[in-house]
Amino acid sequence: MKEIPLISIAGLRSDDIEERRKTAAELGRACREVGFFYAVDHGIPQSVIDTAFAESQRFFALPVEDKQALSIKRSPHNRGYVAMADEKLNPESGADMKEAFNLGVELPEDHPEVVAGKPFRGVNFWPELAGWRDNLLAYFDACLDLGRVIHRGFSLDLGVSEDFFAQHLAEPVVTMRILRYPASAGQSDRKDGGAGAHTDYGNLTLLATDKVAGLEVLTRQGEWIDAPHVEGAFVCNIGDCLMRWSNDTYVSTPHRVRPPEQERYSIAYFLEANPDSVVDSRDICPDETPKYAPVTFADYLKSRLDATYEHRTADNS
Ligand SMILES: O=C(O)CCC(=O)C(=O)O
Ligand SMILES: [Fe+2]
Repeated sequence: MKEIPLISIAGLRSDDIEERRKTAAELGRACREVGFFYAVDHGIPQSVIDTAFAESQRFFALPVEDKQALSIKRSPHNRGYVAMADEKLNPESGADMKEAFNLGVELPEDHPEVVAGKPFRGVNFWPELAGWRDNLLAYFDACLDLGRVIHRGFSLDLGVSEDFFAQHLAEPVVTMRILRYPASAGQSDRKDGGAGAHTDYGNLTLLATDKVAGLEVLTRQGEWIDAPHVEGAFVCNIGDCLMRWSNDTYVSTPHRVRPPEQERYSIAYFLEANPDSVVDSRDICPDETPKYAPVTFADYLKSRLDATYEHRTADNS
């Protein structure tokens, strides 16, 4: 398989187990052979997606001081605004020419886990834009449902009980990022100038793109190919956590974003796992020698984020 396959997700919502198995097998093949697939017939109304993009534009158009007031540097929980060039998805490469805003699961300030300072259980930061929070949360919730459905497909394909991941996604860590890449107008020749080549950290990424090209995916044959915008589809890929959990049955795939010709917006939804879930490949592949030590999801994610952001380890004041 050299291209990114298009998979109709509707089969996973069918009452007919054979339909679900058929779709699961398509997903499994994509996750083994490419690590990426386009999800169509996903059930999320286009209006919810369009509204999220419109709200994203509204946010990034704010004065930089307003965005910096919500800086991720003020959040121990990976929420808030990441300014232009403040992130290196590939630490060996230069800074990413993009800005981002991260949201997680919405919890009240007095939630016991927030009060206790549990990792990744913080509050979200919200800009003062009327309607913004509700519109973003509508998109967030729709993606959570879709991500859980796709995990049922992974379970069927991997030969564990169909609800294996349900327990691990009951109170998951989620990172949803709205992203903006400025137009490069041919000024940068770095092929990974928008986002350095990387694999994603979690289980599953659902990416919505606008029509501007930029995303590239490294095939197993070592060739960078375009992952163009497909109308009505999410670009999906599996992350390193699912690779580890499945003892490398599924393989995460490097990807990067080249500096776009025109300003480009995308929304990445990283569905991860409950912070306390133990990622242990023996639960999925009991007959194989584990390639990785079991780890809680929170410890695993912390180690990955510390390597990405200087502010997390340099000075926590
Ligand atoms: O914006 C994109 O197209 C991809 C972003 C991405 O790969 C990421 O944020 O992990
Ligand atoms: Fe990514």
